Amino acid sequence: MHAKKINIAIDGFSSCGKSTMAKDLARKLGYTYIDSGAMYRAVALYAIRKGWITETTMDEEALREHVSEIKITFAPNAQGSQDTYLNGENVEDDIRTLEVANGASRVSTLGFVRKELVRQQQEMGKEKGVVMDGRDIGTVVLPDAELKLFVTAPPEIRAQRRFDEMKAKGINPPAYEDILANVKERDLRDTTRAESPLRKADDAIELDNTHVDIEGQLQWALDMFNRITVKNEQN
Ligand SMILES: Nc1ncnc2c1ncn2[C@@H]1O[C@H](COP(=O)(O)OP(=O)(O)O)[C@@H](O)[C@H]1O
Ligand SMILES: Nc1ccn([C@@H]2O[C@H](COP(=O)(O)OP(=O)(O)O)[C@@H](O)[C@H]2O)c(=O)n1
Repeated sequence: MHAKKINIAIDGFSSCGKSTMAKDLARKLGYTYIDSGAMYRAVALYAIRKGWITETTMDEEALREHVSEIKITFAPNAQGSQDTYLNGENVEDDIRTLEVANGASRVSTLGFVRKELVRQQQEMGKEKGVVMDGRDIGTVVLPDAELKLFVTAPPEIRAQRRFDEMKAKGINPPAYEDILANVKERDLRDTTRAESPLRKADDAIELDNTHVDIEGQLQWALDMFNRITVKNEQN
């Protein structure tokens, strides 16, 4: 086991497999996994429940006034991964709907929401030994992360994976076309927004996992980790 712990940033497009890679890598290395997307989803869920977000409106001022009341935590679950908690309530299932995903994509364009969540994420990364996935981890949240990975695949592949995931969970999935539209809409908003747009960090290593399975992408990530830690130990 490598002595000195590092931080690992994994960014990428919606539903490309970055959380799966991050969770598997964290488990293999004995690192802490942080799902930054779940934090934006939890903020969106809070706002939706308050009626501050509807299909067409978003009450930014109400959200700005109350964002500091939103406490997001993670805790291990019986499946060996972790659940997301919003002010102490387990909201892991509630935050995985398309409505919340859309809400997250909208609230994530607000500077004051990003500022608050990035502050919490940076706090979580301070002690190192973290694998964090999202959109701006390698560029904004953990710019000094020793290892930065960037995962991508065509939107059709990613939508199919999300569709299959919902079916496997026993959730009656939305139509594939609706998931594809949601993926494309969020990718467009994520890459064109003014605040911390989704982009590959200059020092990130990219993987197109269209034809790489879950085991193969974990092996790739471990190879990248071993390469960087051997190099660091030689310095
Ligand atoms: N390399 C892969 N090949 C095929 N399916 C994958 C791969 N990585 C993840 N998946 C599956 O795709 C779905 C979305 O993965 P997830 O890790 O949640 O993506 P993201 O975190 O990027 O939104 C999950 O059902 C997951 O099991
Ligand atoms: N670090 C992050 C993570 C997510 N997000 C936003 O939050 C939304 C949900 O993130 P997610 O990672 O849970 O989404 P998926 O990739 O799982 O579909 C994304 O569509 C982004 O708009 C962000 O802006 N910054």
